[in-house]
Amino acid sequence: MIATIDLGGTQTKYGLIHNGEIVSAGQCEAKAQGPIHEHLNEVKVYLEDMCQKQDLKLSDCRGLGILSTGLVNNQEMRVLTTNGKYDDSKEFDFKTWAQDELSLEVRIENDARGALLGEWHFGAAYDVENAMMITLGTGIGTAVISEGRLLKGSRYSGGNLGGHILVNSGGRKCTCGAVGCLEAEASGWALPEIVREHEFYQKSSLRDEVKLGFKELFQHADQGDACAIAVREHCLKMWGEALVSYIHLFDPEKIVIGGGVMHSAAMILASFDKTIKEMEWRGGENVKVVQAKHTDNAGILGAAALFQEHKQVYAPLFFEPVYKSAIWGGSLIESIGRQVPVSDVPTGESWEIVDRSDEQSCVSEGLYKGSTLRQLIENDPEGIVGLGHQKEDAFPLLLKIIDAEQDLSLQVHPDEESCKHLSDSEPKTEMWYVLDHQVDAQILAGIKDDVSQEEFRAKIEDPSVRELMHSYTSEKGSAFFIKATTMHAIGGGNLIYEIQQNSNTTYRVSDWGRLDKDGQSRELHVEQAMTCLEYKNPTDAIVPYELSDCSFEAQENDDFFQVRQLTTCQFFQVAEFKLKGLLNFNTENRCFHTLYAVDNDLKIIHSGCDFILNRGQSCLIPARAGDYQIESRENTTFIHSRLSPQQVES
Ligand SMILES: O=P(O)(O)OC[C@H]1O[C@@H](O)[C@@H](O)[C@@H](O)[C@@H]1O
Repeated sequence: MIATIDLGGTQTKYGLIHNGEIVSAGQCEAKAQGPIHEHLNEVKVYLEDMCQKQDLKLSDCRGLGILSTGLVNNQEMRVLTTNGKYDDSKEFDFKTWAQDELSLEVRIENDARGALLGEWHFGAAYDVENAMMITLGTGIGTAVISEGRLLKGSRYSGGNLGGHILVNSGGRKCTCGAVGCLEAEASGWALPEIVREHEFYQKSSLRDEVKLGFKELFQHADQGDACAIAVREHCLKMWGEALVSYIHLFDPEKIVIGGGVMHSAAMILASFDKTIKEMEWRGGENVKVVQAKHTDNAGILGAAALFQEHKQVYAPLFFEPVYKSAIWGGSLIESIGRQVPVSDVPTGESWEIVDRSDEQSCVSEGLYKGSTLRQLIENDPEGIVGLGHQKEDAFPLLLKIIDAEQDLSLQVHPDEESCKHLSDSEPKTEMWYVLDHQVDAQILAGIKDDVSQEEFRAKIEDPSVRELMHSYTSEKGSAFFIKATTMHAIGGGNLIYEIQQNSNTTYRVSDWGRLDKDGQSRELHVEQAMTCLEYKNPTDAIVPYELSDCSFEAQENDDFFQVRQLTTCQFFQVAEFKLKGLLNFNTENRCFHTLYAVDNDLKIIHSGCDFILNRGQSCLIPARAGDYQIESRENTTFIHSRLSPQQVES
């Protein structure tokens, strides 16, 4: 839990933030003309009350994040300029105060930077590394994140003084001493004077307003008042032109606009878009101007983010599928909305999550777009994979969709023990979940009990060898656990989700006499297969699962969920969930989770942000994601996998 205070010109906001979520928030009058310590002591009491309601002491918090107006030295935790607000705060020692009065570590930053951090970690700028924030309010605050870092500059003013760029030479006098600054031309404090000095003011309906803010200005302009329309146009022009300069200076991907004026967001954003298209050097190509997500609370969220060393990096990860051709492949996968590459040999597999030396999943969206899973793991092995994971070790699972139009080979995979006797082999226990199938599609798994080793070997080259195998008719949602060393084949007409150890070792004993388009047969590996084959694998090496294994829990209204544990082997735990409503999950910072949405889209909520997992899509929840929720309006089935507890502990 982190306590936060966002000191404003008129209102101070404060709150308790946990994992990017607001646990409690409040606000009080800022009293910015008075001494800073009196105000902080007052807010301290409110925070203590808040903590008490959470059964906490304020000193139990991880720290206190403070945002202040003016420039801030965030190394020494000092306010450098005040501009008429809490004038004594330049001399105030925030660090000692927080230590003595609250027994807390304090971190302090400028308020616009704080708001940008809030939007970057948890809001509208979440998905970019080059972002700018502009708060259009009483004053105009700006802040910049460039290549993933807050721009600070040599005197802590980098990117912070965008309210004081010159937009109108010979224009109005600013509080900073210059003339024609953006703040002097189009800010809340300057507005009353601008309006009153306007040539149409005497006939304006704005004369009836006691308070003259942007809200009133926009309202009167909407009602057709000529003075309000003219001043609004002036402000939009000044802001828009300033944006063009910011884009030229900082080259952001996203500009987030916050502040009171965003009550009229649609028309403001449209106007900015137009100005940027007209005036920016490259016509605003790839620059998005968006409204702040946390209109009221970006500051307290950002103040908490001062305690995060990195941007919230543990959001769900979505990857580009890696498609693999296979002689037995088909087009069933198109039924789940996939467009597979066109080639001579059909697509047989989509590798959904893979970290192998010859194949990598690549992040498809968000902050890490374009990074490979390997790069993410090398940067942060425990954060992505889980406790004890070493950066040189591969991601332990490989997740695939298998699109079998024809039968796959009859085959076996080695276990750890047999790998010791085989060169270049990796152990592979796997499990399958049937997503879809054609009529009478079959799964062959395990050699029948009364078949002798000799009999099996003698028939290997004959397609009738299938009669020596246990066979199961596929059903949607049926699942098969295939322990390494078990003879098996996926029959034609199956679309399967596969969770397996990260391995690519398959020993084929028969490919059913099949030839490719050049008349070639695929390589068989009978000797290796015989080295690892377990003739009499017990049936729990296969296990088709029954729906009766479900646990069921009704929730409020007609929400419900149902969970079916599909596999709990030493390598992975896989469960099928059926959900309507909201369900909480937690990685406990120990081990990643993976998700696959079977029949509908799902919403994943993490750190105050929403992510959509489309039907037929997989994602990886990093180990350090902590709490997350899955929400579904329709009754939706999804597959949830993780490592087994033994594997995390070992
Ligand atoms: O050797 P083929 O027939 O291409 O089958 C190979 C495939 O077998 C399946 O049972 C799974 O183990 C897949 O992960 C594997 O890629």
